[in-house]
Amino acid sequence: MAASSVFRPGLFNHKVAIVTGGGTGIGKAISEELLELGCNVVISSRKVERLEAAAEEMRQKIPASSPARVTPLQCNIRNEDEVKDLVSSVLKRYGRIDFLVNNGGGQFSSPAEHMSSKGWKAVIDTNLTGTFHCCQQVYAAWMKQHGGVIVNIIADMWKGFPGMAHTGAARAAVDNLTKSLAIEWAASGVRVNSVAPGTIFSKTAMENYKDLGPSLFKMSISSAVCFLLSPGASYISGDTLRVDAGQSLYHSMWEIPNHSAWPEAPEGENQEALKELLNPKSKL
Ligand SMILES: CCCCC/C=C/C(=O)SCCNC(=O)CCNC(=O)[C@H](O)C(C)(C)COP(=O)(O)OP(=O)(O)OC[C@H]1O[C@@H](n2cnc3c(N)ncnc32)[C@H](O)[C@@H]1OP(=O)(O)O
Ligand SMILES: NC(=O)C1=CN([C@@H]2O[C@H](COP(=O)(O)OP(=O)(O)OC[C@H]3O[C@@H](n4cnc5c(N)ncnc54)[C@H](OP(=O)(O)O)[C@@H]3O)[C@@H](O)[C@H]2O)C=CC1
Repeated sequence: MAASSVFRPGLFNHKVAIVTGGGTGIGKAISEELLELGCNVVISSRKVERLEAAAEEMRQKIPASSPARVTPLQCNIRNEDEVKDLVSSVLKRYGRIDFLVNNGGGQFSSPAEHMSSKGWKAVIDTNLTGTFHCCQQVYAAWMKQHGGVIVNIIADMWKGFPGMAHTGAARAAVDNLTKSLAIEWAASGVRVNSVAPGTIFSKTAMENYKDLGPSLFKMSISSAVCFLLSPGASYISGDTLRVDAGQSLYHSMWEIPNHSAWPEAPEGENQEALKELLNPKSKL
């Protein structure tokens, strides 16, 4: 495995992680970095063939001297029974669950006025309820007695998420869930944090970093996740780390178009002043 992690090799030797959505994109980058650090990783999602192919690709990169193993297990996080089965399979196979990374998720873009109730529910079920199922089952079956670390991947929804209102609402809810669980489960030695990535692909990133662009940004997220899972973050819980190069502070994809749907100004001198401001010629 090419050494790309900034962390000490062997940092997570003999630990066990579940990474939902671990076979593609950001989840795959997280899984690969965990494996590089010696962790046993269970990658899980709905499409089993794609998961198995990803696991095989990851196996090829694990050096023979490493204790790390990767296991693909199918699970739809929207289904509570499937999540229960996933957790019990992991415990049967590895005997422990140190880390849970809730990365599985997704949405479609649509103006809120056109979202069907079914579409809204599909996105809330995936991103909010799915994350809750995984946290709850892992806690009940292992972390309540033995402690552990949970990281939830959310999104840059701090200014709302126009065009994807369902996912904005679900991710904001996970940000809040992170705080509640961090407090409820602190006495069990469980830390819960979130990572909010900015947009991973961008034209500028591609221009600046050529072929490295997308993978570089995925790696920066996986390193942030590994940090939160590590003893270096042992005093951090209930927090959300933005990994977005400041994007959430300055960037907005949406503007409100010019319109005249303002509320009427109250009668009096302010209304006169407003009229003049909007139409300076009116006084002439
Ligand atoms: C602008 C940049 C910011 C980027 C920030 C975030 C980036 C990312 O998250 S990256 C990518 C993550 N991947 C995805 O989001 C793609 C996966 N998306 C999905 O799988 C679906 O959108 C899903 C989350 C709704 C899950 O779908 P599934 O469980 O497979 O359910 P269905 O496909 O049966 O759909 C149920 C229901 O949802 C509505 N719907 C689904 N897709 C669309 C669509 N493209 N447009 C409008 N509505 C959609 C629809 O009502 C579906 O029901 P039916 O009409 O009966 O099919
Ligand atoms: N890329 C970006 O710019 C950003 C991404 N994010 C979030 O980061 C996470 C990873 O995104 P990214 O890697 O880019 O996208 P991907 O589409 O590659 O990853 C989404 C993963 O989630 C899995 N998944 C989706 N629904 C379910 C489900 N019901 N049960 C189990 N697994 C599921 C998918 O696998 P399968 O289809 O096999 O189930 C897939 O592996 C997502 O939550 C995404 O919304 C947030 C902000 C920005």
